[in-house]
Amino acid sequence: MKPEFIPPAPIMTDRDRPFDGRRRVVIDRVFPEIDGGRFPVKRVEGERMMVEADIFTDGADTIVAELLHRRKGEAEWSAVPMADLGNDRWTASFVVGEPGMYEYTVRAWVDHFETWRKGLQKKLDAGQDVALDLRIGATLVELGAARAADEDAGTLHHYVGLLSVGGSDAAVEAALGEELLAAMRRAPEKAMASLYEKALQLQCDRKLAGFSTWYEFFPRSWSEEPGRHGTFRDCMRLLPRIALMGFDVIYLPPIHPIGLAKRKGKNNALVAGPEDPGSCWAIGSADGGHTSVHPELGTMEEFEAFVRESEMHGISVALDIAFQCSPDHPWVQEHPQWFRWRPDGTVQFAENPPKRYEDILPIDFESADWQNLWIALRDVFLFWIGKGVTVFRVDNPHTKGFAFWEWAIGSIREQHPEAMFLAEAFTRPKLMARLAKGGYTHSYTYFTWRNTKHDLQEYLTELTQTELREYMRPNFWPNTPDILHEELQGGSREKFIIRFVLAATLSSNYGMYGPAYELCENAPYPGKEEYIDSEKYEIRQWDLDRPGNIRSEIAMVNRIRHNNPALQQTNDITFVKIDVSQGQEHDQLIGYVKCSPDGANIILTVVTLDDRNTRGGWLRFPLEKFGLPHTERFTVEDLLSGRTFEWNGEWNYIELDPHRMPAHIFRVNLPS
Ligand SMILES: O=P(O)(O)O[C@H]1O[C@H](CO)[C@@H](O[C@H]2O[C@H](CO)[C@@H](O)[C@H](O)[C@H]2O)[C@H](O)[C@H]1O
Repeated sequence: MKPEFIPPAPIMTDRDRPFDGRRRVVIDRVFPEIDGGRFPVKRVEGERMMVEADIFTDGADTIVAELLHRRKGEAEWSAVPMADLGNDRWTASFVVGEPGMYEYTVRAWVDHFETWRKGLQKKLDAGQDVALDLRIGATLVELGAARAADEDAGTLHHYVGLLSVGGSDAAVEAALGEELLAAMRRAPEKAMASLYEKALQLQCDRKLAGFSTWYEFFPRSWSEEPGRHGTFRDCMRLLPRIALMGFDVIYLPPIHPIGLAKRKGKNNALVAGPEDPGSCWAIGSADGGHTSVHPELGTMEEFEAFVRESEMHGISVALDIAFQCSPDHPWVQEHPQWFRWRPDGTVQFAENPPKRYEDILPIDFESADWQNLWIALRDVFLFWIGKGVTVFRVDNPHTKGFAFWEWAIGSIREQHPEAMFLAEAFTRPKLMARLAKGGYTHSYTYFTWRNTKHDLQEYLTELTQTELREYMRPNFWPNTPDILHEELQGGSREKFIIRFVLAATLSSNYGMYGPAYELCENAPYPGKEEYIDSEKYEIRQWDLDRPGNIRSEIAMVNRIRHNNPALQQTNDITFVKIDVSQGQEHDQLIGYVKCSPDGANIILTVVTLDDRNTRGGWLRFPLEKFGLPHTERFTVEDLLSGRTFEWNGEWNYIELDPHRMPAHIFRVNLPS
């Protein structure tokens, strides 16, 4: 079988039907629609999908519009009546079902009966003669009877008789009665309905895609005997601890055999010592490639047992899939055509400029054998899905073909709509966006580098208030094994809590490189944004109970996230005004309100960006957002300290001492 890349085609549209000039309704500016319908919007199961469109016709005829939706592949549409918002803008919504692909579009038509009925009422109000109008109405009802089901057909024929008589009071009463209207609505005249010119697509992901809490660690470091390589069995003992802290995804860096050729040593040294385990991203050795496990971690059966044990703790295991090869990878011998050979018989090592990955060979996505290559790569995911893994973090996807990802993710999700893919693409915005459009469930972001109040507000506004919100799900990470941001280099415990609280409350999906973050590891490799003595190149021993750890703070905030639906979504966020004094914006205190979709849960988070000094300011709570007067009295309960405050009107004083707790997470109790 060869992969054939067929871009998704519109299925049922006015473009595909013979032109009929009697279809008079115009359907325009349907929202959401990504790139003219080329890419799907994303929602999670159980989420409400709102759709809007401009819908109008010439003249003043009455229009009926409906939103159509169905699971991809189904023959029948479900229809939801659309409501007129005014100014010819219409809306409707539906709740998305199980994970998979869906389609939606809009249909609308002129309702001649309702147009006639309204006209009749107006003429009666103006005292005009309506005898002829009633006979016209009889004709419309007769047409309705021909369309109607048996039971309604009888009723409608009865009305035809009443209306045909002309201008009696009984005929007028019958014409305007609810029974006739209801029966006519059950027999709509859709023959000349306009269909929006495209069937748009919706990718529905499992609930975990909307709200998830990730913990990354290197299995190599978890043996109980110093110096011995950690195994999957060793890692089992971490599970209760990680679950208790409130994480539901464990992300493991690559678990495959590690090459010997060009193996890296401690601190990214180009030559490894005899005991150095090498970078786990240097995939492949005589022990196998992307579908094998590194023998020092254990057997495949032990890995599967680890996945099962994790599930028992409510945790999904995410695997790192990095499409690159150590020179020792079996594919280098078996499929040399998948690599770009230079005249001297070598392959240029991989790079993500300015980073150099001297121990790996990139795969050539322009290989003449690209179809077999695509299948082999796609099958790596399918292999691990067969082992119980459905969540993947994909390494540097922006250095592989976009068409490949769209095809591979689409093809995997056809069989496994529960599969999730996190794009590790710290790259240019348009490339990140394109990966998300192509099916990636989650995207790493620039959060790590957004540190000031202004930058955070601007970035969140871009992610949540532009079209990006429709297809790109941010996943916020304050650190990764590759990134110890300069804010955290030598950073205080308070600073670590600040960045963590921001990640966990700004985004419903967040993660951390766990052991290093819990322990506030802050020592960089000199002159780099990297950790010194990184686990990427060596086995570490972690004492997770070390004084100064922030485990209890992490557990508390995760518990708050778990108990408050407002924090389980990202896009409904409103930044609040905080002033030092009247009219002077505070640059160290940042605050934002989030609401649950049903509006019942309101969370106001306030974080100080100053990890040293106590900061106070006047916060304006946006009561108008909730339809309340600016003088309203209400209470806020700080879920971190347990204290409740009475607030009197929209402006209230707040103060944060970072040494006690650099944040408030208030549950806001407004009068109903
Ligand atoms: O390029 P990124 O900064 O996005 O980092 C990701 O990909 C890197 C290449 O896979 C990976 O780098 C690590 O593995 C390399 C291959 O073994 C090695 O040469 C690098 O020194 C090492 O940092 C990085 O960890 C990953 O997150």
